[in-house]
Amino acid sequence: MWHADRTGTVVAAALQALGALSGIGVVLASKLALDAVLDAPSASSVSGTLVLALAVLAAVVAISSSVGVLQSQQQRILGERVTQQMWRGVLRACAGVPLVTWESTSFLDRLERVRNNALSRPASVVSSVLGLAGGLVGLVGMVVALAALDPLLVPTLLVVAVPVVALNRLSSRLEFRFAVRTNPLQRRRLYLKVVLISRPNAAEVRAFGAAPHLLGRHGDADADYLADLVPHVRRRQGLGLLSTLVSALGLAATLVLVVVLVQHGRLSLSEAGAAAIAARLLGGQMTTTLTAMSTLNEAVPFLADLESFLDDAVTEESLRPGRPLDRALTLRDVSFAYPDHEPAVREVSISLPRGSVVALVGENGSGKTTLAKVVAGLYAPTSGSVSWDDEPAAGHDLRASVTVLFQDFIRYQMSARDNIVLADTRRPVEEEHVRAAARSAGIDEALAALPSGYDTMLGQELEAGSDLSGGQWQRVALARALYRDSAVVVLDEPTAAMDPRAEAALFGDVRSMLAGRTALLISHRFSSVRSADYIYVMDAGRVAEEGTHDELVALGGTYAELYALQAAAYLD
Ligand SMILES: Nc1ncnc2c1ncn2[C@@H]1O[C@H](COP(=O)(O)OP(=O)(O)OP(=O)(O)O)[C@@H](O)[C@H]1O
Repeated sequence: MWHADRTGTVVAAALQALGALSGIGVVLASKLALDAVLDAPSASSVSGTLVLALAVLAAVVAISSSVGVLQSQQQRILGERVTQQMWRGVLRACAGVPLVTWESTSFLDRLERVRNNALSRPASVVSSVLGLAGGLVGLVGMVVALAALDPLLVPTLLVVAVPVVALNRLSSRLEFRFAVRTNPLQRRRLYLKVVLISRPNAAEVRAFGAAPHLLGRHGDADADYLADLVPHVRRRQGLGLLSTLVSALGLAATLVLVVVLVQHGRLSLSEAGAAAIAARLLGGQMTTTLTAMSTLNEAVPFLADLESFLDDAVTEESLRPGRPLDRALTLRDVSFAYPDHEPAVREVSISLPRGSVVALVGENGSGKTTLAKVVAGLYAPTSGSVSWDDEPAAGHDLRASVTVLFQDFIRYQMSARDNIVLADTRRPVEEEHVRAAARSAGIDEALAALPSGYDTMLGQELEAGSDLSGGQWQRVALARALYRDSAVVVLDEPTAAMDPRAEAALFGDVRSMLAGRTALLISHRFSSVRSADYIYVMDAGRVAEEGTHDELVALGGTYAELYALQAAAYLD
């Protein structure tokens, strides 16, 4: 809170203290007014003291009410600043964690918990911290005022506070356990919501008429959640009622004590009146303090969760400059396993000599994309080594020097230019570089012809922009990959969405498109693959065959079989 907004914190704290102190003012002014009434010689006479006491009373009540109004708005700004700061931390952590962390369900569970709970807490924590500070000031002031009237009045109220605090703590712990327990269910509900409300899914959901089934599953998840929520809420309601009952008993006991003290002549009538008002106000301060404490108690495990999430999400150092490749990028006996899974890549050795186009083929699930992510430094091998010009290459070096075009690339809802330059935001944007990349990817003319040229917003999700076809989006993604001037480029199904003419144009002249870069090409299209300098055939995570197209066809193995199948399909 202090880091997010210092001035705001001071102003909010000052308002809180003012509010609490005005409560004490109310007690003192009430006593003055009662004294003036009780001391008056006759019921009809109005003394100057009474007028003064009433004026002070009106002023402190006015101050206390105005403080409330100012406080709630002030806390909104402070709450927003604190929430923004928390979000910045989470976004940075998410952007910085290694890719493999995203494959772990426990990370996704924690992220969901942080997103759902921890991030909504800071705003309430802000008001609770301030409420607690103000409440404590008021509480101490009120206890002092009561002790001044008669010290016997204090212990009753303080004894009551012990069980009330304990009940609040118990209630808060129940809340954290509930959140941890229902986390997987929350993720399932969110997933189904996203499937049903996101634009890219709208067409397929309609085409299969899947909406009723998906709505049903979402409804089931909702029902499961409610089935857990209702008894949880009942338990918390019970604890809340018990705590209120104990507080009310405390107040009642204090009031009885006031009467007894008056009967024994220890308190005058005006003191008794002031004590009754103080006890009532003290009750209010206790409620404020306890509510603030219970919100804080409730927030503590969530915030600890957030903190450990931020600490554990070791962020990586910023991107380094890429290195040129002089000889080759080589993988030796590389294996990789996703967390809690059998290896997806097993003892693979491949080499990408400088300036070559090397292809990776194989059936679905044979490990091509996983291997490509190892080559790009996105996954660290579980065993084996990756070397760059015969020197061991660390993940961050590979990420700086290898560019990947994924099959499921991102369609950024940004301008056409931003969609391309995002690949390398460190270098100043030069129109010629942008257009050269777009030309190589065969999309320059189409982008230039958009209503505002390269400044045209692509996609329709954020504003009414110009949407592109699947193949055009893929070319924009290819332009992005080419804009980043790295020595090695991995192209994972780069032409999957392109028409035959576009694909032929791209692969007819693939070497001029690559402009000297070394390329690892993943494709199921043998028409594209056959022109590669060298081909690796993967099967169940291993390299099963390797060689040039002609060598592999002559070998008569898996490659020859798959090639013959595809060729036959065209000839039939
Ligand atoms: N995130 C993941 N977590 C666990 N296992 C995964 C994950 N991604 C892929 N796998 C498994 O790893 C294996 C290799 O997958 P990979 O995506 O590398 O195959 P691929 O050859 O690229 O397939 P395709 O041709 O279908 O793109 C598969 O068995 C797959 O089930």
